Amino acid sequence: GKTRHFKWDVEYMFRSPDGEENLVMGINGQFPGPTIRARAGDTVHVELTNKLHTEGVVIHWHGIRQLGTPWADGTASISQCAIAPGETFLYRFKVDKAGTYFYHGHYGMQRSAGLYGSLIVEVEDGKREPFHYDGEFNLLLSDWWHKSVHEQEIGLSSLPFRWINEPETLLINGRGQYNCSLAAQYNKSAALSQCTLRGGEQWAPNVLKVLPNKTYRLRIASTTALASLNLAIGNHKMVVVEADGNYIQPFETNDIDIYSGESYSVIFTTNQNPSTNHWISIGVRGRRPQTPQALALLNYLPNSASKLPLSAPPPTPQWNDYAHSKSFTNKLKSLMGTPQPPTTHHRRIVLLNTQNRIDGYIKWAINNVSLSLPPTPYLGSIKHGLKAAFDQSPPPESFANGYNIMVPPVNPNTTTGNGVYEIEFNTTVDVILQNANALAANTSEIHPWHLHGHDFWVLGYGEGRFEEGDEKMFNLKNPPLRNTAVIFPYGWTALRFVADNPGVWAFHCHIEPHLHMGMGVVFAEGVHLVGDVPSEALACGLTGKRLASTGGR
Ligand SMILES: O=C1O[C@H]([C@@H](O)CO)C(O)=C1O
Repeated sequence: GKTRHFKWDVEYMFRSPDGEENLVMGINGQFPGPTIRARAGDTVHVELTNKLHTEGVVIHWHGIRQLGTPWADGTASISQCAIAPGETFLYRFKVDKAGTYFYHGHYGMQRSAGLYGSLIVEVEDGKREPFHYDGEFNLLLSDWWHKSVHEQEIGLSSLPFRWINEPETLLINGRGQYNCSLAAQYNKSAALSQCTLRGGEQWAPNVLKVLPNKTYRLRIASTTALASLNLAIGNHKMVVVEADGNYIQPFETNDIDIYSGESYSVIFTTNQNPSTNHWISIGVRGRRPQTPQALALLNYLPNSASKLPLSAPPPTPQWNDYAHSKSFTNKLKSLMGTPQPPTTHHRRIVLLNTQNRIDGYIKWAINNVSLSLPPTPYLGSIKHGLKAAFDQSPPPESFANGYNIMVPPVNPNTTTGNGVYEIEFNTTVDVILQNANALAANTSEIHPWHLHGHDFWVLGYGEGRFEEGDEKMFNLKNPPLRNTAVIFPYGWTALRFVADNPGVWAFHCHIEPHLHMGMGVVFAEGVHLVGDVPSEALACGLTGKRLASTGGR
C-alpha cells in the first residue's frame, strides 16, 4: 500500500453551519475537516498541529482498529496525552479494511464543537466491492447547538444540572438551515418560513447531482453528539450493503435508522420521475424531536437544482416507534464470507447502564461506577506498571441480581472510578449491555455503544432483563460485525469480540454528553505485547515523570 501524508492544523474559526455565526472547530480552515481517501492496505500519516490557544486536542479514527498502533487511537487519557497548544503529534496507522469511516475529537466534548470529518477506505487496487455502482456520494451527519461547547460542558457538571437540550439544527456535511425550511411551502401550517438562499452560503444545502437510470452508492456516517437519526430518499428505495466497514447481506428499505457512531452504505437507482428533483430527509428518533428535519436535494440532471421536488420531503417515523427501529436493526445480517464468531466465550461481562447522582450531580454509571478518566494515559501506565495512575481494583463484572431495571434506581447514589477490565490476550469476551430506567419514571433512553480497537459481532437484542438461557437466542450464523451497537429502552444487547489487539481500548456510549457524564468503561488486553509507544504520546502525568527520569526511554 501507499503512504498518504496529511498536515493538519486544528483551530477555532468563525463559521455559519446553519445560518447563525458561531465558533466552530475546524481543520485547515475547513468544516467538516478534510475527507481522507485511501485504499485498504495504505498507511495514513497525519501530522496534527494544535492551533487552539488554550486547549489540548486528540483525534480518534473511528472504526479503524489500529492493529499494532494502539498509541494512534486518539483517545485522551487512554491511548495518549492530549496534544498541547502549539505542539504537533504524528498519527500513523494502517487502514486495513475498505469501508465508510470518520474521525473526530476525543477529548472533552470537542466532537460537539465540530471537530470531525470523513475517512473513506476503498478496496485494494484490482479488487472489487460485492455490489455495483456508477457513482457515489458521502454524507456525514451531525447535530448542532448555538450554545458553546464550554457552556454545555459546564452545565452538565453544575448544580442544578443544566442539560444541553435538543440541537438547534441537524447538519449534512456541516450544512443545515436554522429558523427557515427549504420545504416550508409544502406545509401551509408550517411554523418555519421558506429559506431564501443564493447557493453560495456556508449553510446552503447539499445537492447530489445524478443521471437518470444509474446506480449510486450513498455513504452515510453519523457523528451526532446526541441525536439518533432516520434517513430517507423521497420516492426511492435503498438497499443496505455496508455497516461500519463490514458488508451486509443486501436488503431493501424505505428508510434507515442511524445512531451516533454508526456508518452505512446504501445503493439506490435513479429510476423515478426524471422531470423532477427529489428530497433526502433526515429526522430525529428516540428522543422527542424539537429539531426540524435536515434536507439535501437529489438533483436529477438536467433539471436545475433550484427546481423544487413535486412532493414534500419524506416524513421521519415517529420518534418513539421502537418497533420500526427494531425491525430495521434485526434485518442486519453479515454478508456470506464475513468472519463468523467463535461459538463459545471465555468471559461474560454484564454492564448495567443507569443514570445516577453523586452529591446531587447527575451522572451515568456502568455497574454503579461513573467513569472519570485519569490524567495519565492507561496505555503508558499499564505498560510501565505505574499502579498509582488509576484504581487498581477491577470494576464489577455484573450487577446485583435484585436490581429492577423497569423503575428508577432505588438508591441513585453512585461513585466515580477509573478501574480497567483487564482481558486475557486472545480470549473471547461476551458483553451484555443492559439498559434500565433513568432517574425519571417511565424513561429509558437509547444508547449507541462504540468499541475501540475492534469490531464485535452483534449476537442479539432482547427485551427486559437478560436472563440465563437468553443466549439460546444468539445468532452465531450471520451476526453483523460492527463497531457500534445500540441498546433499546429497557432492553439488552449482546456482543462478542476476540481480544486480539494489544492495547487499551475505550468502550462507551457515543452520545457525547453521556460519555462526559461517565458512561463508559476501559478494556486492556495484551499490553505487555505493545511495542514502543512514541514518547510524545506519554509526556504527561506519571508517564511524563517516568520519561523525565529515564531520559526519554
Ligand atoms: O443525560 C441526560 O440528562 C437529561 C435528563 O435525563 C435530565 O435532565 C437527558 O435527557 C439525558 O439524556
